[in-house]
Amino acid sequence: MNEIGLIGLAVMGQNLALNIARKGYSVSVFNRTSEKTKEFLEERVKNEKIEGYHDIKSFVESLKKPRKIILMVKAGKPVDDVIQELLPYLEKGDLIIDGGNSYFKDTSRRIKELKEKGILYLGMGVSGGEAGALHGPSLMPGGSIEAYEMVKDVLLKIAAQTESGPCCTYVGNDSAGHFVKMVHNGIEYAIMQAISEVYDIMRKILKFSPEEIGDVFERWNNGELNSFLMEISFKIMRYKDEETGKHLVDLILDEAEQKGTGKWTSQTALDLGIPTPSLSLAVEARSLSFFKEDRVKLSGKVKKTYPDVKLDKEKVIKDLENALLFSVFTSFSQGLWLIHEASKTFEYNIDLPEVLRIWKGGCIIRAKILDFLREILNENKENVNLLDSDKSISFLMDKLDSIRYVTNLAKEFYIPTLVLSSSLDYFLSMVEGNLPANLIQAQRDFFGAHTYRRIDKEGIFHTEWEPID
Ligand SMILES: NC(=O)C1=CN([C@@H]2O[C@H](COP(=O)(O)OP(=O)(O)OC[C@H]3O[C@@H](n4cnc5c(N)ncnc54)[C@H](OP(=O)(O)O)[C@@H]3O)[C@@H](O)[C@H]2O)C=CC1
Ligand SMILES: O=C(CO)[C@H](O)[C@H](O)COP(=O)(O)O
Repeated sequence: MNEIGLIGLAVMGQNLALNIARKGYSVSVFNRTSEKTKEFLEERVKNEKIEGYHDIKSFVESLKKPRKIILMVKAGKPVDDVIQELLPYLEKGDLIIDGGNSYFKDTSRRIKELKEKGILYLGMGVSGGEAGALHGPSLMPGGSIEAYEMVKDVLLKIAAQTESGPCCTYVGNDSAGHFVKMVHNGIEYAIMQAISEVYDIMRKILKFSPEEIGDVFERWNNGELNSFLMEISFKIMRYKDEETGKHLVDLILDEAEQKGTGKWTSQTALDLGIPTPSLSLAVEARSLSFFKEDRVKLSGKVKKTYPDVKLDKEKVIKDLENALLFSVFTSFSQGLWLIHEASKTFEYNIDLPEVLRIWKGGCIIRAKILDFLREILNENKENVNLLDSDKSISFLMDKLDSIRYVTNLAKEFYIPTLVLSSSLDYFLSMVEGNLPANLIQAQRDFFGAHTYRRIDKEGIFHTEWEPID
């Protein structure tokens, strides 16, 4: 009898199964396409106690009761399909853990449906890609605490380990785990886009080669910007295509794909009324990139006259580093604010500093700055977007001139900077006591009698701006 079951042997499932087995647990695995199970056992399993099964019934029967089954299958309908296949063989008290990038509302529904059948369910965000899954991911489990207790020991052991503890915690009730993973991905999109914008400025304005950009990224990675995304970016810059000998990054088509988590983050932020412009514009940037044919056609129609300026390259690089730090900080600020609001609305009961702690290792958005963000939040847990602190303001004000300069420079060279600019605008909006929303209210009242409030007296007002007859 094996201790853990795992279904779905693609990139994540294979590596997670190996990770679990290497921590001393016996694992049963199953994959819809049997051939993959065979290949996995033959090619990757060495001394680990992993057994493959080719039908669901014998897979379930191979597990100790109460059964603990991790799903690492494609998000969406496949998760429901697998649950339906499992149900005839499960018993009350068994536990299913969905480790995929499931939409949090699907997870809430599944928790409810399975609870009625006596089956426990955890929605667990997993971050770290294939290397993380193998060597220690960041795990974000949510659902009932009773379900978490059943697998807590395993999860704490397989998660990435840092000086602040294992990168796994009980995130909260219901779909809290998948909600936090969704926002993690929203932040991931924003940071990836901000790095790409900085790269664009270096290659198009400073005329740096990928090799030179790699050197700058590596230098940054040794400082405040130290992070997984910075590290992979400098490695990408140096990577040569075996076939052509050219830098591979220059040969990759500039159409960024997306599987949905970033879009869901923005949609949810709009639903909850929390401003996340940098996260949303990162999604927009990916969508814009997809119109390659139109972009190429239109680029031939626009005459671009570039300014004749002599730039101090070292200064520009420093400004770019500051701009990126500014954008990373504000992206986390927006994401945390959204998690806080969701925690209130959906009664998740999420501990934000704990979320920052479990993002410190294993995951795609792990970064040195997380310690600083956690310090700010620990000083005042009500400061959910991190902005209401002298430390934050001084950190951002230090970099304000840089991000202003960089975004202006980019515009002079016709370079879009959706995330960098929106990070700046987010901050400027948040520190502006007098926005032009008064005019919007007046316009709404003018055309739709929507009413407005005044600054000089209490109440709700409507004005007949002009006669309508
Ligand atoms: N790749 C990554 O970096 C990360 C992925 N994730 C998430 O983890 C999950 C697994 O990701 P990944 O390993 O990339 O694999 P994929 O998302 O590509 O999913 C492939 C797996 O899903 C199975 N599958 C697809 N449809 C069905 C179905 N209808 N019934 C049963 N099984 C089905 C496939 O089986 P078959 O072989 O038969 O096709 C295969 O095992 C996803 O939710 C993903 O979003 C999370 C973090 C990082
Ligand atoms: O969850 C992940 C990383 O954290 C997955 O790699 C996910 O697929 C990334 O999202 P997208 O494919 O939309 O870029």
